Amino acid sequence: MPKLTLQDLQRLPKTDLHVHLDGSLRIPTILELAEQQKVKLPADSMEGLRPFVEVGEDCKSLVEYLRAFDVTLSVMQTYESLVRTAFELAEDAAKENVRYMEVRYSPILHQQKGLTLHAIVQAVLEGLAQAERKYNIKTGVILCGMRHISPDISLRLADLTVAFKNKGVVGFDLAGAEENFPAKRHKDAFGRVLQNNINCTLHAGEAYGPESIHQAIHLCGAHRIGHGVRLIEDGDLLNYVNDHRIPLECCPSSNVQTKAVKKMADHPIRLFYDLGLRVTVNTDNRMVTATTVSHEFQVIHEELNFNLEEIKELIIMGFKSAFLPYALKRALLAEVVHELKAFKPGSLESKREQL
Ligand SMILES: O=c1[nH]cnc2c1ncn2[C@@H]1O[C@H](CO)[C@@H](O)[C@H]1O
Ligand SMILES: [Zn+2]
Repeated sequence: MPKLTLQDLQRLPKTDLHVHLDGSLRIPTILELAEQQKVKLPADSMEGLRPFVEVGEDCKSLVEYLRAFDVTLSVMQTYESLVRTAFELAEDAAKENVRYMEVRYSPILHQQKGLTLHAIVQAVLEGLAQAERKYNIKTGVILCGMRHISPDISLRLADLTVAFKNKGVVGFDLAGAEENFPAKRHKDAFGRVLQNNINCTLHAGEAYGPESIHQAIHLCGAHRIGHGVRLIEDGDLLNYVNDHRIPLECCPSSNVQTKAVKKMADHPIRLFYDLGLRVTVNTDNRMVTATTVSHEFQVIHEELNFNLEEIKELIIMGFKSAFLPYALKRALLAEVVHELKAFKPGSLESKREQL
C-alpha cells in the first residue's frame, strides 16, 4: 500500500464533527488570556503548562482526562476570550483543510464571571463567523448538557439550543464523566430538543458499556453517537446502529488516552468500517489530545491499515453525517466528491518538479 504523508492528508478536504472548544485552544493563547485576565494558572510557560493541558498516553481514565478542562475553562469566562478561542479553533482547522466543523461546548461552564447563556453562545458564533469570512470553512455549534450536572440545567441548555436553532446552533449533546451518570436522567432535555426537530448526539460507550449507547439511542433519540467504541461488546445493538446508519463519531487518539481502548491496534474503528457502519474520524480535543484531523487519519492509516480509497470513504461519511440541512449537505458533498476524485497523493513540491 503506498504510504500517505501527513501533507497528503492535510490536503484532503475533511470534516470534524466532534471537537470540544474548551479542549482545543492554543497553549500560547491560554497564557496570554491568563495574563490579561489576571487568572492564576498551574504554570506560566509553554513547557510548564503543557502537562496540565495535554494528557499524553499515560492518562489512565476519562475522569483523569477531563481534569485538563479546569485549566482551560479558567480563562474562558469572558466574551472576548470565547470569540478568540472559537476563531482560532476554526482557523487551525481551516489550515488543515477542514471544510466543515461542528464545535461543541457547554455554556453552563462559562458563567463563572456572570456572562449570560445567550452571550456565551453569541460570542462563539461571532468567533466562528469571523473565521468563515476569512477561510474556506463552514461551521456549526453543538451545545452540551453535562452528565454530572443536574437534569434541570440540561433542560435549560436544551431551551438555549432551541432559541439558537437556525442561528448557528445545529445540535445538542451530552458530555462529561459517563460512569455513574446515566443519560436517562437527561431524557427530558433530549425530548425538548427532538420535539423541536433538532439533531442530537450523545457521548456514549466511551467510559461505560453498550447499555450507555442503548440509552442514548432508545431513551434520548441520538442521531449520532460520540465515540461508541464499546458497541463492539453488543452485536445486536451494533447491527441496529448499522441498519439505521447511525454515525459513530470516532476519535481514535482520544480513545487511547481515556483508555476506552488499551492501544491503537485494538481500536474497533477498523472492524466497524469493515462491517459497513457509518464511521467518521474526529479530533475530540485538538489541544488536550495534541492532535489534528490529518493526524488522526495518519494514525489509522499507519496503525489500522486504512488505505487512500478507504480514507476517502471515511471523509465522505463525515460529510454525510453532518448536521446540515439536506440541500446544503448535498451541495457540499458534490464539491468534495469532485475534489476527492481528482486527488493524487504526493507533495505539492514533487508535483511542481514533475511539471
Ligand atoms: O471525550 C470526552 N468525553 C466526555 N466528555 C468530554 C470529552 N472531552 C471533553 N469533554 C467534556 O465536555 C465539556 C464540554 O466541552 C468539557 O468541559 C469536558 O468536560
Ligand atoms: Zn468528546
